[in-house]
Amino acid sequence: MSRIPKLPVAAAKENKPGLLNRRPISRTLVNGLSDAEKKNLLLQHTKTSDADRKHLLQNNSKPTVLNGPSSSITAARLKRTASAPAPGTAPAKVTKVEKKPTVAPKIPPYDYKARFNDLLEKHRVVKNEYNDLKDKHTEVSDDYEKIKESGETSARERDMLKDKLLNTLNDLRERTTALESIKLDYEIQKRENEELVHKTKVLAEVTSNLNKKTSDFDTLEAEFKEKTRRYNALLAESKVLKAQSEKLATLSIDYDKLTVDYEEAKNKILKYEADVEKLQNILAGMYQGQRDLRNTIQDLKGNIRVYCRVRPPLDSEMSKPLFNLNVVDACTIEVEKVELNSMSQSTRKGKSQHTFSFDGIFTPHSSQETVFNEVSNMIQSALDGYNVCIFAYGQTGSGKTYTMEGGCGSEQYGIIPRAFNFMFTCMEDLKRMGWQLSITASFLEIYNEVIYDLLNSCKDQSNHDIKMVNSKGTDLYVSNLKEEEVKSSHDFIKLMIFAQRNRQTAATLNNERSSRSHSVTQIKISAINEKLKEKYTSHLNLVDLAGSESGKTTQRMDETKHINRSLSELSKVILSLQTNQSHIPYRNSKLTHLLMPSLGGNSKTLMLVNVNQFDECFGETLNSLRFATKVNSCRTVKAKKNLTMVDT
Ligand SMILES: Nc1ncnc2c1ncn2[C@@H]1O[C@H](COP(=O)(O)OP(=O)(O)OP(=O)(O)O)[C@@H](O)[C@H]1O
Repeated sequence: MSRIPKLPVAAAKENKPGLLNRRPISRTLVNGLSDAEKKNLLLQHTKTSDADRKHLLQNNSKPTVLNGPSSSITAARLKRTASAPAPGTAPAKVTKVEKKPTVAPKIPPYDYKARFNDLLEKHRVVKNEYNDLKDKHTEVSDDYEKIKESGETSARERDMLKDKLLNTLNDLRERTTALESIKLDYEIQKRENEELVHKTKVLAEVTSNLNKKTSDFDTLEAEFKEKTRRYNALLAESKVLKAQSEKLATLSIDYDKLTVDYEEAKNKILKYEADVEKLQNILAGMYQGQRDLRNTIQDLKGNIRVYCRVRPPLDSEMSKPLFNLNVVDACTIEVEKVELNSMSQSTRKGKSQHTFSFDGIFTPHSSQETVFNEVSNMIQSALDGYNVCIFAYGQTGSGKTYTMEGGCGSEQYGIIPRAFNFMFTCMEDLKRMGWQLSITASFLEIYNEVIYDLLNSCKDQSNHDIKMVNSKGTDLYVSNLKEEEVKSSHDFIKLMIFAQRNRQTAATLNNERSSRSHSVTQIKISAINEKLKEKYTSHLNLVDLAGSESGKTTQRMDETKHINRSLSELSKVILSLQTNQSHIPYRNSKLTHLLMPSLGGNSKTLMLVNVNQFDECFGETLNSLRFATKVNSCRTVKAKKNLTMVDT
């Protein structure tokens, strides 16, 4: 009988891993492994189990006794099974035994010899098989030794691996513990972080609330300050009030007395007011009467009034010889010139003496105020609703412009600016009587029979024509002429200066033009009285005529022609009016046409003839005085007021 190694038992004795000796892998140990490590360990365990199982099968299935050919077949089969390589191990070296099936002839029982031979043969076969098996056993033993050796190596490696695994597991456990600790720390920190975030949010809310409250506090503080200020002010006021109330208490006694006095005074005032109204009505009646009286006197005096004004020599003219001029009385003037012999200047040739009578004489000493006082009745008439024309006539340099416009300073003011001061003063009285007045002014110049608007600085002014306001032809206007409303004397002075400048500019362009043109200041007065239901419009023309002397140069001749023509037409108109002609030639010159409403029957005219006393001007002075006498002799029909009733 061959010795069959019992590997599992030996392995068990040696405490080597095997089927019987295998301990289950520690659950705790496995739990510490990753999934991949667990899978690998299980595979290894399974493989080892399979190898053990085969080993056991190989050892336990081997028959201990072999009987006959069936036993040898079984042994051969076992041998084949044993020699088959275990999965995962190197295949064992297998010796193939070729066996031919033999059919043994049946030996009779009596044939002992044959039977002995057969047994011998069988013995030989078995012996051979035994030898084979013995060889095989040796081989298997060798293999076993080798396998045992490799098993031991494997066991050592496994132990090492086990140790390693244990170490790894320990390490893993430590790391897991550390990880758990880290996780715990992380959780704590996470929780702390969340708390921190929450606290930050809360802090932001608190900060926002704090800001709002700070702002509210600021507002409240400002309000508090303001209220404190007001309180202090009120406190001060209350102190004052307290003092005043104390005074008031004293005063209230006086007040009671005063109330009685007041009632008495009130009754008196009411009485006075009634008296004032009565007086105002009387005054209005008197004003009306005075107005009527004034105009009646003027009518009686005549509606063409002529005054003569003698200009004093200027400082620069003191050396000039003068003719004799005697003011006989307030209305008479006497001019006298001694004619000297041309051969001998010391002998007298003859005497030229002339006496002229006018409505008034203004001597060289008469002031601007004196002149205006005499003229102011005419301005008053214009305010009363009459058409009025005041013109200054005389040779160049005789003082026409000075009389009409005046010089610098209010004392030197001439008729035109004074007329405005006067009108605005009278307007106050008229307002009290219920009259509302509006005044417009325009300034024009007639030069060489062309009309120029002095309120318009434009050079081309050929578009001004004299036109009729209505079909009756009693009222005229100049087309495209600028009219400015005047609300005060100051307004008017500004306008007048503007017009004077425009006239001077034209005069500079055309030498001495101002002396050779007629300057007309047109004033329109519109008045309405709602109480009396009356209204009127009147015109006041203030004219500074061109110098009346004859010209000496060609240009002057041309101008003189126009001037003489217009002045002669003026003279003709006045003469026609004097002789009550049916046709008055107003339209023959721009000047007479323009002055038609002021010269005609329904108007008042005042002429100021200005003269020089210079010897050299004697002839021109005589001409002027003769012309003025002619005008003075005119007696126009009674002037009529332009009064109409207000449409209700
Ligand atoms: N009554 C007067 N008192 C003082 N100075 C006067 C008087 N009249 C005129 N003059 C002065 O005499 C000068 C000539 O007067 P003004 O220019 O008024 O004459 P005019 O007749 O208007 O001349 P022109 O026809 O050239 O306009 C001016 O310097 C003016 O100031």
